[in-house]
Amino acid sequence: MLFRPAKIRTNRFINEPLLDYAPGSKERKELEGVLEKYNNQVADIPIVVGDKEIKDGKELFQVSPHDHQHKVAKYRHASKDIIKQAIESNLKARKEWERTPIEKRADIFLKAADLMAGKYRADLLATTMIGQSKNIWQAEIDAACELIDFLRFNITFSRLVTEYQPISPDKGIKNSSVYRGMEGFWAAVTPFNFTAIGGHLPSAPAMMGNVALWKPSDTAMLSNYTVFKIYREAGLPAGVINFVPADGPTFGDTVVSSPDLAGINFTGSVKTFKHLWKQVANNLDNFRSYPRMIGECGGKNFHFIHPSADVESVVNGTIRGAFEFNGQKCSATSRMYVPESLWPKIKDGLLSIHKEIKTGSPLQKENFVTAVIDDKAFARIESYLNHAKNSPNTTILAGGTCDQSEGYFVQPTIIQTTDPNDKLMKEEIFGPVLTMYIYPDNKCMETADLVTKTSPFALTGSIFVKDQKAREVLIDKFRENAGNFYINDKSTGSVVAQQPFGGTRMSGTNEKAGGPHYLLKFVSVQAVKETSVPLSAWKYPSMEE
Ligand SMILES: NC(=O)c1ccc[n+]([C@@H]2O[C@H](COP(=O)([O-])OP(=O)(O)OC[C@H]3O[C@@H](n4cnc5c(N)ncnc54)[C@H](O)[C@@H]3O)[C@@H](O)[C@H]2O)c1
Ligand SMILES: N[C@@H](CCC=O)C(=O)O
Repeated sequence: MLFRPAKIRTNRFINEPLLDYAPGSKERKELEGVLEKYNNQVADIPIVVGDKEIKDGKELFQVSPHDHQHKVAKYRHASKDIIKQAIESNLKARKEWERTPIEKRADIFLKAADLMAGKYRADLLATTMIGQSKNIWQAEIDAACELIDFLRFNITFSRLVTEYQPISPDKGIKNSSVYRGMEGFWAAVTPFNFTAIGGHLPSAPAMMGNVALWKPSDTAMLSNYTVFKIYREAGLPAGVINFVPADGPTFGDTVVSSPDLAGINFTGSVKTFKHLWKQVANNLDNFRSYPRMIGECGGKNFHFIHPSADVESVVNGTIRGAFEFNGQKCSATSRMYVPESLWPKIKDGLLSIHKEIKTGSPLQKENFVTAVIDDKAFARIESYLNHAKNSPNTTILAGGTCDQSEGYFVQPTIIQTTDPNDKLMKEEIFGPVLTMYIYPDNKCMETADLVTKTSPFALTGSIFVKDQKAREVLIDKFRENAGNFYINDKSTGSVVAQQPFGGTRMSGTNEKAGGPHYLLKFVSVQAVKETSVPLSAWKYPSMEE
């Protein structure tokens, strides 16, 4: 039979509940034991091609961002030759995997999700805490709950996107759609900041019958390898996903020179995505099919405060939005527009919470802000702090210092600018730096217009407003400025299946990860028409005597 509808129940899942990790709780004790294990070892991470574990090449190290003398993991970069072997291995695995019924593929990822929710939850948290410097709560949201949700809800979504069958109004003709994986292989290029995104980018195409090369980020190696091993333990056949740590440009150059590239599933910076897209465009004549490009990139996310806003929501939402995970979220709040009338109260609120925020190791429960990912991120953020210190238009209201003697620590920083077009209001900083512009209340709508034109991004944005008429006007004004738009809530914290995620303009191709439409990108539909009555005439009725 050409088409057999998938027998997957929809709506059977709920979002994975967060555990509390209260001191003395069962999960806290287990996590502490696992943290100790990883703190006392340097994991040795291989390149995995099919069933082969490869440890060739120069040894490189992932370090703890909050303690950069602490080596967390040893790994090597795959050479061009090994990347080519990985592509061959993908292509060898493809035929059988693509023809495996979708329920069977789904069962493997469901098992992986269950292993993540139970047996390996503490491992996922510990490797994300030590390797990427997330505190317990942030690691629980990312490495456990979000990844588990991606895997489980993609099962539901795979059913939704493959259930349409065409109509067959003519007797003797059966029309059907066959939902195929794509020819060739996908390259999944993943960022450091979410373990969940690392695990999602290769698994989503695989769920839909594709094969993928997973190039993890050097600074998320340990957590990402932990995820990969869980996929294999759950029954993912060798070669369906190959784990290929590599130098970015070497990886990019090698995959785009293969005629079998089916697509690139990328999350990371605009610069890298544009580079990859240009490389694909330059190689168009060499590909068997047109590679599909998915890019989820950066943002310059705003909080726009209307004079009718609830000040407490603004203050709490902004602290969370700007400083959770040190502003290293694509959705982090990094520019804010406040009316003069509310500024004294909002300023007091922000500055008094700022005094309470502690910065330090993610392993100590009191620390809300931890270390930024590496020396390059530290230098980039420091250069923005220096700009704020030296510019006549800006005043640092809180924070503004940084120190990399032990770990890459940047104090959460609040800046006020009198120039709404200052680079602090335009460029992605990807650190704990929030800049605000105070506007006269009678220039509210003009200021909103300015927000829409200030930056090339359109990822997330929030309005805080109680006045209903103003609410409608602002919703309309910001229609094109945020792929994820919030009303009276912070600009971060999207949840799988609740707020499918992605931005437009330079923020990305907006495929909406965590929603059903995302999976369509990995499907190549074959339309089949089968006729069961003999074809008895060639003339049109109009030609008959
Ligand atoms: N929109 C979203 O959903 C989303 C989510 C998370 C992060 N981000 C964005 O990601 C960025 C931070 O992540 P990052 O610092 O890891 O980004 P990055 O662009 O530096 O790296 C992303 C990945 O690309 C690889 N890479 C670098 N050069 C390459 C090349 N020439 N060819 C192939 N691969 C190459 C890196 O090794 C890494 O694995 C921020 O801009 C952030 O906003 C976006
Ligand atoms: N899902 C995340 C964004 C991921 C980007 O880094 C959020 O909405 O906070």
